[in-house]
Amino acid sequence: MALLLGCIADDYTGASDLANTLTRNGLRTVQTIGIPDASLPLPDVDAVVVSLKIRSVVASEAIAAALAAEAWIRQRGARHVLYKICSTFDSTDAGNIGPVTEALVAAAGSDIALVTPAFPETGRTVYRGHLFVNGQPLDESPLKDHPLNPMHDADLVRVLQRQSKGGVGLVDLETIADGEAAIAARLAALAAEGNTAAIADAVFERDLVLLGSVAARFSVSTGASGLGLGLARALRPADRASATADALAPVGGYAAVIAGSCSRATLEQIDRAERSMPVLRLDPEALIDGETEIAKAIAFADAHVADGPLVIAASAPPDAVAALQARHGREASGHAIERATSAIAAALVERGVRRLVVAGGETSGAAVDRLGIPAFLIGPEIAPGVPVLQTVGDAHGGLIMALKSGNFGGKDFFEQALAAMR
Ligand SMILES: Nc1ncnc2c1ncn2[C@@H]1O[C@H](COP(=O)(O)OP(=O)(O)OP(=O)(O)O)[C@@H](O)[C@H]1O
Ligand SMILES: O=C(O)[C@@H](O)C(=O)CO
Repeated sequence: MALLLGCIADDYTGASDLANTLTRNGLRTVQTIGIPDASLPLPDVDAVVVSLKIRSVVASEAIAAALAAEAWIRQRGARHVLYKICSTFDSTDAGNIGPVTEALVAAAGSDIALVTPAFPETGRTVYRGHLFVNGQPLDESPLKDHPLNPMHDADLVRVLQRQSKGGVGLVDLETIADGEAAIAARLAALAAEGNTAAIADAVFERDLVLLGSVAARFSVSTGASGLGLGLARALRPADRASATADALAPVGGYAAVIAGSCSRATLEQIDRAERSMPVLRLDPEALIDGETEIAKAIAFADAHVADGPLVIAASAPPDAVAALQARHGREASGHAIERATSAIAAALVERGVRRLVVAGGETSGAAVDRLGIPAFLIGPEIAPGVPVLQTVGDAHGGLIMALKSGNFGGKDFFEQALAAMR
């Protein structure tokens, strides 16, 4: 069957967040890691989320990967492609939200894309083009200290303009309140003025429902799960007003959490987990230096994993992250730690871990690649934006995983996730 919606996600946790939203809003969805091999047995679905790892790579590489995914998706009949970005607009002046959006718009022969990272369920709202995270302007929120993409400007029209060749306009909340025809007219006017993107305000779910209906008439849009909700409502078959994810077959085995996110939410979750399970806090400097710290993590797992879930974390607070980056460079330290956390994830699976939570987008991407997982089925939601996942076609006999975006989940997220993963 032709796809009703094709999505390209700029990281793997964001992809599972979107796949969760699409599933809960009536589209049967599968998450693939990259463009799937033709031999991979995928279920019959309405939507595919192709997960890429292009949030923090050079723009030309991100564009090439996104265009390849777009071509694959269009061959499967999808008339609309959603480029899934982070609800906190993680990017730099070099990209990649602007360059990828413009490349997708051009590839589709379209003229403009509606862009909104709003996701009210997780506290992300956009008003007058300014992004608020749990009520705080983006540049005053914990995202100002993000290890890879520190966000210092809440005005998304300005942020996206710095990354774009064409103009960037605004569809404001008043226009959205006037309904679909007003939104469509505003987009047409912005396109006629030479804009290639339009940031759309959205504060409530109803705004995203209207935006989704209008966006679905175009070939490409860019946004977070909130826009996914709007598109799913617009595109789902009439008899599927709501849907719940399928229950996933239990896998048993040991359980563990690997954390590489340094977000405030993840740091609080690690603190909280200390009350109920063994937690190893790795020494980031030693992780960069070599194998000894990885061996320490594996010895820790050997000592505890048979007794119940455990947590292994590289995560550190902003001052410690800044100090490490000053010594080793931002990208070099991030990548070295991702290599280490993914090696630890692989060692845990070799030791019989079958239920694995990974916290952090880049951290999850590195771990999923290292484990060679080609795709995920979407299970029940653990917390907004985080579903239980079941691997498809991997060499480990099937794993149950959760890929937690750094900022998602309440303080007891790890306990909650492990209870939901059987
Ligand atoms: N102690 C540390 N010092 C410096 N960098 C670290 C440390 N621990 C982890 N990192 C790096 O910080 C980055 C965290 O990014 P990641 O995407 O995993 O988390 P996040 O940004 O909080 O999550 P998301 O992208 O889902 O919002 C990774 O590159 C990770 O390797
Ligand atoms: O949209 C979000 O906030 C998440 O899905 C994500 O992409 C964080 O990496």
